[in-house]
Amino acid sequence: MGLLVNGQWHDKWYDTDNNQGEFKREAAQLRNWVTEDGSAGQSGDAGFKAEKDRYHLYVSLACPWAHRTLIFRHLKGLEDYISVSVVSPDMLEHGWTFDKDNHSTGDALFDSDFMHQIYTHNKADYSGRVTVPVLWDKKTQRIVSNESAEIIRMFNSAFNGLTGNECDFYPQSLRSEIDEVNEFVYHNINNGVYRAGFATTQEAYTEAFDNLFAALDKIEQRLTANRYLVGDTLTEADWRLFTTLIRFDSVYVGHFKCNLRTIESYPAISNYLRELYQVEGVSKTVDFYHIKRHYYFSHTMINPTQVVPKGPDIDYARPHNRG
Ligand SMILES: N[C@@H](CCC(=O)N[C@@H](CS)C(=O)NCC(=O)O)C(=O)O
Repeated sequence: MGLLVNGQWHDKWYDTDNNQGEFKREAAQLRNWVTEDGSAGQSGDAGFKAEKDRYHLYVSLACPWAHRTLIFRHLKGLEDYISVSVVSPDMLEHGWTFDKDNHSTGDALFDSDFMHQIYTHNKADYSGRVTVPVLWDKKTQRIVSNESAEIIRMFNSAFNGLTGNECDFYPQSLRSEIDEVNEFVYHNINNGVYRAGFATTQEAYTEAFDNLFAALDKIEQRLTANRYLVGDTLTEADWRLFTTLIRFDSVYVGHFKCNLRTIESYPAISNYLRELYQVEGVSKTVDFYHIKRHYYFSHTMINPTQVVPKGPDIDYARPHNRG
C-alpha cells in the first residue's frame, strides 16, 4: 500500500496520526467524463466520446467502489463495448499489482506489473493514491476518471445510443432523493465501515461504529416500508449500497470490527440483499475469494498473521421475500 509522489512510488500506509486516529478518504483527482457526443461533462476536459472498444476499465474484484462499475457495465450491456483488467487481490508494498500467478488477469493494455504504472502513463509526475477503479481511454492514452460514482453515471447514459440499453438507474424525477440517500449511505455505511476498520483510536472507531449501526437501523426501516431505497424503483442508490452489504458479513464484521450485528440478522436488509444478488448476471460480479483474500491478507497492520477466515457460509442464492 502506498502512493505516488511526483511519479515515484512510496510504500506508505494511510496517515491517521494527523486526524485524531480517523481515516479520511482522499477525493479522486481524475474527473473527466465520457459523453454521448464527446462534449465536456460536469468536470474535466471534453474529447471523450462514447465509442465501442475505446475505453478500458481497471478493477479489483475485492473493492466495493470498483465493484459498482462492474455491475453497471453488466446491467447496461457494456461488456462488449468496454474491456476490463482485474488486479490481484493482494495490495502490499507495490500497491495493486497485475501478478498473473496471483489471480490477476494481467494488464491487457501495457502488460504492466503495477497499477501505479497506469497512473504514470497518464501523467509521468502524478502525485496521489493509486486507486481502482480507473477508466482508461485507449485513443488519447489518458485516464478518463478514477471516481466510481461518476463512472457509473457515465455507464448509465453515455453509451445508450450505441447499445440501445435505456435502463435508467438515475431517473431525472428521482435525482434529488437518490442524491440524498447516496450521501447518507456513503458517509455512514460505504465509507463508514472503512472509518471503523482503519480507525487507530478507540474514539474514532466508536464514532464510526455507532454511526454505521444507527444508519443500518434507518435503512432497515426504510426497506421495511419500501421495496428499494427510493420507493419501488431500483436505482443507483441500491447498487451503491449493495457492494458494501455483500462484503459485510464476510469481511467488515470481523476484519473491520463492525460486529454489533450481521446483515443476515436484519430481516428486510438481508432479503433485499439477496434480491439484488439474484438480479440476472450480478452474482458473476461477486468474487468472495478476492474479497476475503484482499482485506485479510493486505491489511497487515490489522491482521498481521494474514490468515484468511474460512467462513461465513451464507447462501445468497436462497429465496428472498421481496416483490
Ligand atoms: N473515490 C474512489 C475510491 C476508490 C478506492 O479508494 N479504492 C480503493 C480500493 S477498495 C483503493 O484502490 N485503495 C488504494 C489506496 O487508497 O491506496 C472511487 O469511489 O472510485
